[in-house]
Amino acid sequence: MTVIVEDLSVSIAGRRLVDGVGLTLTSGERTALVGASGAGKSLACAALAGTLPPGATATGRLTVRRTDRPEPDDGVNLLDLPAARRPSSSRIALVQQDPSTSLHPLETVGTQVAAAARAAGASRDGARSRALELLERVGLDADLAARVPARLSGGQRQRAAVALALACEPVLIVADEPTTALDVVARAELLAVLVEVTSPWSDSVGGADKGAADAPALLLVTHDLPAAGTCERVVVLDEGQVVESGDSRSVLTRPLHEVTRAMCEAAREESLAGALAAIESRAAVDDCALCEITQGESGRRPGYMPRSRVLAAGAPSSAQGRHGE
Ligand SMILES: Nc1ncnc2c1ncn2[C@@H]1O[C@H](COP(=O)(O)OP(=O)(O)OP(=O)(O)O)[C@@H](O)[C@H]1O
Repeated sequence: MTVIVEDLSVSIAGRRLVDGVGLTLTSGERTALVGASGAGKSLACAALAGTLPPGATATGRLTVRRTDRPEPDDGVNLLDLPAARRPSSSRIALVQQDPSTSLHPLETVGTQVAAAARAAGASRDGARSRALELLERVGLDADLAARVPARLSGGQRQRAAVALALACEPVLIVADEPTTALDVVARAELLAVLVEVTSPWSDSVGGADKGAADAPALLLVTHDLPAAGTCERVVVLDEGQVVESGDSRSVLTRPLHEVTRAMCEAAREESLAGALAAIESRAAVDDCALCEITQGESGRRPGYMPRSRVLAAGAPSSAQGRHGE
């Protein structure tokens, strides 16, 4: 299953803010969309998810192609349809920076995920067990499923938003800066969850009868280059246009375009500044665990590894603790 974006442009008030973007997003593969602030990443995401603001118009083509089990709606240009009118076989789920945009504040997350599973076709009982299965999959047990979002930590809320996205059985998850508001450990946990649920060896993302090929594709929008490194591919956007793309290892280690080079340089400087700050404050810190996102060797599952007693930029100090504790 492949989601194909061709010549995507978004204009507002006569200004072309996304300009001729092309992407090929394949089931079970992850693509990072990076670029400076204002490059057009969020507008591109909103166009893909069918949630553009009033006054914005999108042109180009957004289609789903399945070679194994074609659906009657394959080939329909989804850009012409807002999210609510898109065919159920071609849903694109959006996970945003602020999970409160997708989670209802007064309902338990279990109820909300079950409602999404029900809307995707599950029976009442099936939806309830599907919700628990999905929430467990993102690391939230039955006790947490019975809580309203305000009684979860930021990282747990964001993982609930991922479970909600999965419940609608999407072909593509678009995650727009999902880790920005999280501490370093919650960020690592969320990235590991996103990697797991979009890996081709994921079991039954779309239900017990579906196979590995049905893992959704992931488009991860991020400023965070280590997070981009959890994806197989990186696409760099500048002033609405794709200026560089390729496998993440080569784009991030041998950037060609000046924008990519500047981002890589800034990330290096950030790490250095963080490391220097860490050295200065080390005396005040007795213990701190940091998780490092790792990309698996070919054929191996990517994930995150705990690196105990390491302090780096943004790592929580023992005095602060981490979110949810
Ligand atoms: N509703 C809107 N009305 C007018 N202009 C908009 C609107 N939304 C975004 N823009 C403009 O479109 C351009 C791209 O915005 P967008 O939010 O897509 O950037 P971005 O790459 O996601 O930035 P950031 O990383 O800061 O979120 C910016 O110049 C922004 O000011």
